[in-house]
Amino acid sequence: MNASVSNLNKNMVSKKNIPITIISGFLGSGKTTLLNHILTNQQGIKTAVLVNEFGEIGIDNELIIKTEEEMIELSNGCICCSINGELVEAIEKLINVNKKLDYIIIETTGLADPLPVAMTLLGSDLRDQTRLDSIITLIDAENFNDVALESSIGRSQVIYGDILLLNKCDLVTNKNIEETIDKLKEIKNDVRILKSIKGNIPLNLLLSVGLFETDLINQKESVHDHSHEHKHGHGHGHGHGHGHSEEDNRIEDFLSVSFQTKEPFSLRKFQYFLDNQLKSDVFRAKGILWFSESERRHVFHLAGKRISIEDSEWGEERNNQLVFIGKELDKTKILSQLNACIDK
Ligand SMILES: Nc1nc2c(ncn2[C@@H]2O[C@H](COP(=O)(O)OP(=O)(O)OP(=O)(O)O)[C@@H](O)[C@H]2O)c(=O)[nH]1
Repeated sequence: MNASVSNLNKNMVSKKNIPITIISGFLGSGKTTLLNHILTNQQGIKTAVLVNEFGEIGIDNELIIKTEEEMIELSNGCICCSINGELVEAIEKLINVNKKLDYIIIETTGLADPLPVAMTLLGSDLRDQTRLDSIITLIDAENFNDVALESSIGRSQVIYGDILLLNKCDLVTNKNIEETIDKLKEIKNDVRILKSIKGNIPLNLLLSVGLFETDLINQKESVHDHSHEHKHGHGHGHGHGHGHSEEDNRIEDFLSVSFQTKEPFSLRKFQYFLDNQLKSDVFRAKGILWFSESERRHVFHLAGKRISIEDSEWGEERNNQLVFIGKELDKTKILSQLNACIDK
């Protein structure tokens, strides 16, 4: 980050209340990638990060770059309905313990509606100490299709995003980009859209932009309730239910399946799993992989149809951790197929 951007940010966060940015966006759209971009470039600004994930095991704490910044994982529930109390408590604690805190970033799950998160912040005592700066919604330019659009959460993320970051522009043509922008404008007419590759955007366009308008919240709230009544007719809590069942890790029609083992996989067997057994109904997967043939730690991502495996160094402990998210997943079958990948 250049000096002027850094100064600009510093000046803008010197206001009394600590700014909060909510990073939203559908499964695999690039939220963690953007967060890493921010943490790498946000020099001199003391930032705390809160991360919420869908799935029994949290992979993101393994994927977010290690910095001196405080990172809190909000687990055991969905940030937009069941654990909003935990969110408020965590932020209060952060502010009380760290008097020098400049900025707070919340990364929601890909299946969270950002509005109830905003409402939670504004409806609590945090109102006096914090300021909701903006909701940034990542859009996956390659995978912004019917799956995201059919889900009311995907639409809410677009509607309530103060900035839409059209990400993964390297994977599509200019024509595709224009088509996606048209679709987004159909959902939200006067929207601010930025294009990016790997979330790489100057930070002064994203942070301390003061785009969230608290005065509009009542208006937004009534629009939101209205749409939910029509789609589900079953709001809960603040009236923001989204078909969520924690017992079986299901949100709307999406189910998550988590797997972990302290034994290494056979590379050949895992390759067979990817080529022949992994079903197209898996919309998103991510994990840390350990193969007996390799000394490296492999980070695995599947977003839409695209698979990537990158390698890095192991820390102290080696293991395999994977999360699969999709509609109509056969949990028993996936777990048994993954068990069969273990090198025995
Ligand atoms: N080619 C390309 N890949 C990207 C870009 N942004 C992110 N990715 C890749 O997309 C995959 C998903 O990115 P994440 O940042 O983990 O997405 P996320 O939104 O945090 O995912 P969830 O929290 O699981 O919903 C990873 O393999 C990233 O490296 C981009 O602009 N271009």
